[in-house]
Amino acid sequence: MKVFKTSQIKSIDAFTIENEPIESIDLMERAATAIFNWFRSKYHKNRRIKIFCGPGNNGGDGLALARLLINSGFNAHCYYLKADSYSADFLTNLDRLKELTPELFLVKNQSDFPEIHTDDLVVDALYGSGLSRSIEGVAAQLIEHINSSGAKVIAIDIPSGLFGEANPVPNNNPVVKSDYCLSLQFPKLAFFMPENEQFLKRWVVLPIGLHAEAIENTATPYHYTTASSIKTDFFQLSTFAHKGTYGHALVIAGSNGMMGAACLCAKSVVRSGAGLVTMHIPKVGYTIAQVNVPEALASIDSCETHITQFPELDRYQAVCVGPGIAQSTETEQMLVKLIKTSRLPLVIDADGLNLLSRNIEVLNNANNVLILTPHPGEFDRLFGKSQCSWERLERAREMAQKYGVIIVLKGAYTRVVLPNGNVHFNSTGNPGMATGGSGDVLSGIITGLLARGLPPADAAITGVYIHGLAGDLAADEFGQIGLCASDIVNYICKAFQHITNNDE
Ligand SMILES: NC(=O)C1=CN([C@@H]2O[C@H](COP(=O)(O)OP(=O)(O)OC[C@H]3O[C@@H](n4cnc5c(N)ncnc54)[C@H](OP(=O)(O)O)[C@@H]3O)[C@@H](O)[C@H]2O)[C@H](O)CC1
Ligand SMILES: [K+]
Repeated sequence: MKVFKTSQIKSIDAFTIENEPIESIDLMERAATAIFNWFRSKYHKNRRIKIFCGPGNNGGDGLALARLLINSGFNAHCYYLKADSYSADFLTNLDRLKELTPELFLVKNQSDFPEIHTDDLVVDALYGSGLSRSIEGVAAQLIEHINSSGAKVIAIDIPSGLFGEANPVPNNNPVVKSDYCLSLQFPKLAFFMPENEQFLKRWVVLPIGLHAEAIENTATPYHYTTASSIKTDFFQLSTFAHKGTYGHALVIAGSNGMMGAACLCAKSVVRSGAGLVTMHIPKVGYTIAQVNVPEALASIDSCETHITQFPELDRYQAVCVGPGIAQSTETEQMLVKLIKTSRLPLVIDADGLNLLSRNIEVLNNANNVLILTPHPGEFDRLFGKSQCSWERLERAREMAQKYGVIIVLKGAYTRVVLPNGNVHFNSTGNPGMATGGSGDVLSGIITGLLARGLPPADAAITGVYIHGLAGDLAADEFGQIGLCASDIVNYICKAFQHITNNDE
């Protein structure tokens, strides 16, 4: 799914009105109906609902919703801000609502604020994508009143006060803290930034039928990976497959005391359907690897405790380097040589990234697409400190283009940033996956997909999706608290089954 800036959504909106064609007031009615249907499916009619409307079309959505709710017997009351001017569709909906109910309140100052009970439902329709500056005055006081009420808050389109893209960090502006945000047609980029979690606990996208041609023709670097984005044809297995059909991956991983990372990574390669996997490990890891990953072949380094060399690369289709390799100088030299020599797709993770940060310019000597899988701390070590996640994302886009690499920036909504500057936010995964070893599993999955022959960009996007889905399926079984990396490994197969079954 494409994700647009709010200015682009406005243009898509205008194109829809002109070319569907549909009157703008009818498009608003469509949005309000989608919101109403969501309410109807979730809440009982007895629930007291207080709807707060601003002067623009976001407020217009709120007025139209109030009419639909009241018409269906819901206990809804509407409050609207005094303003110098109102949008045309706001005024039309104000008239329509006035015909239905006298219970419509103008809010001029604080004394007009209604009491909000903790069991009320509050609808925030103050400001939407037309927010042009920080909110002040009575509207700011109203936001404070809503936020301190303890009631459940449902924001229409975007929590009022939050900008669609970049926001100040820390954000000391008045912003509604919502429990749900009902986002029209597309998520907003701000939803993917961890700093904004306090303003929207959950969000859902409600389609409102904006014009497909406008969506298709409006360029954006931002995308959201959902089940329908995953290309599943690739995963149909051949009846005549043998272990050579689905590639051979090399995992260069482990050191004294960190063989677990190597094993989790190699196991995940196996679980991702690669035909063969070889683990290149220091001598100390030989028995550990053979016992824990019996499916893997072993290539033993001449060094007892850490990795100093890598084997001939001719037999492999993909390489992963980094999990548990520690940070000795010899390992660093091995990594630099590997990047300069290898013509294979190469995944670099964990300590591999820390070693790379001391040799960043070697990226200019790479012969094939590299996939780097940093968490924000590793990313900052590689490419410099960012003040906030929006800045970090834009820097990742810049660096991916500069060095021609794929950057998998890990966290909630893991971002896969491609060498052309495109970003794919991931939709799967849960906080239970923030646990040691989870990253080793991810690098293993991506490596497995590369070995099977998936092109690097698809391997990164699909690998991140599968990793999150395996974590979600594991959490369905065990819960999120205490989830461990091995649980994720054990659900990789199920995750593949899930995406391929969806296609039938
Ligand atoms: N395409 C869609 O998805 C649809 C969206 N709809 C809804 O429309 C809003 C966007 O409506 P818009 O009228 O453009 O914008 P707002 O409702 O957010 O508000 C604009 C008015 O508010 C004033 N404003 C802006 N910021 C502030 C502020 N900080 N303090 C006070 N006033 C402010 C602004 O005044 P300006 O001086 O900036 O011009 C406007 O008067 C979208 O979010 C959806 O909810 C449609 O209903 C359906 C299609
Ligand atoms: K809003």
